[in-house]
Amino acid sequence: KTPPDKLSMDEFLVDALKGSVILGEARNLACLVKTWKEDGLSSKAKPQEINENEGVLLIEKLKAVDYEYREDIHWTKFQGLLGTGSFGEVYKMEDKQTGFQCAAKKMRIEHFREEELTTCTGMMHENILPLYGAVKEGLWITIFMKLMEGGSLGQLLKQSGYLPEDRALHYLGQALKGLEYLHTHNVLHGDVKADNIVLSGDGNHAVLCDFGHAAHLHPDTMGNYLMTGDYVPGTETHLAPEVVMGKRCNAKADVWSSCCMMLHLLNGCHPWTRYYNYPLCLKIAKEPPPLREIPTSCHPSTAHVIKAGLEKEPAKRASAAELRLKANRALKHVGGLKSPWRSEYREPR
Ligand SMILES: CN1C=C[C@@](O)(C#Cc2ccnc(-n3nc(C(N)=O)c4cc(F)ccc43)c2)C1=O
Repeated sequence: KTPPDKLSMDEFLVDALKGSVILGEARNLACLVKTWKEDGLSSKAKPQEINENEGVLLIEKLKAVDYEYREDIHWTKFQGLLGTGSFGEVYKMEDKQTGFQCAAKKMRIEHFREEELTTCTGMMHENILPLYGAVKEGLWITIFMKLMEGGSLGQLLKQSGYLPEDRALHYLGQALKGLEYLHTHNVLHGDVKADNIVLSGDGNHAVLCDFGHAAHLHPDTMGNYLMTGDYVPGTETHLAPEVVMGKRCNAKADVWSSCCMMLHLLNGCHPWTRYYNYPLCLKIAKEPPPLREIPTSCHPSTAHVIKAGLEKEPAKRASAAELRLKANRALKHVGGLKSPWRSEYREPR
């Protein structure tokens, strides 16, 4: 055990945090989560850790009591799932002391990737889901986040069949704003899709969520990231060609996925699936981009957005910032956001 005077500040903080739940800052949480994977692997050996409770809460409305924050004692889940994220279930929860309600994603420690938290701690943007904290209780990790009453875009799509062009462009533009922010901070989201966009109560404000596939991009290697090690690929129909070919990839992989999501919003079905059977990886690598899936009814500017985001060559593909400008221009060309957010069901195309 390193003597305290030899620890770095972060290691010192983690040493102090172990075994407690405190109200703290994003960087405290980022340090602590790095120890959870090791605990997950080794805790089978140490039964006393089975009931250990530690973590960092980032807002005052979530109140630890005597350095503990335990399910059913200090907070409680509402019945029924809000949704399922990568390797976890998402519930509405309530703090028993303050009555504050938010969303909570609960998962086994074996499925926890530290990047889910290290990539979103400290992220503050109107199109990124705010993180409220995370605690470990035995072999379970619970991540707290802002509750979005409008549910997910994936759920809206299931209820609507497919979305009108103006609404699809509106959500694509907001997702691209969130991606632009993440990419500026050298973070790859890794699983951009309708299920990972959640909506405000009026359906007009969309935020990106689920950092379970996220990765830190290292600017020195031109931000190119090798999807290896514990990387878990995102949704197959939305994977970029460079990802399915196991090449080094960068933020442009999220841009490709955002346009696969756009096709899903406009058609009501995932790209590739109407023309090919699984596994799709070989088709995504070999075939031209799925531009034939752009509805013929779309405005030329909308088709231009999707073409710019579905360039197979990452270097030729538009960046999130460039594509956002194109999406906003296309939204103007189709007359702006006019369609209501919930409307009669449209049979998928
Ligand atoms: C900041 N942060 C922390 C954890 C995180 O990686 C996640 C997630 C995730 C995954 C899938 N689904 C939802 N999800 N969240 C809500 C909500 N907040 O209200 C929600 C509501 C639904 F109706 C369906 C799924 C939902 C949230 C992340 O991004």
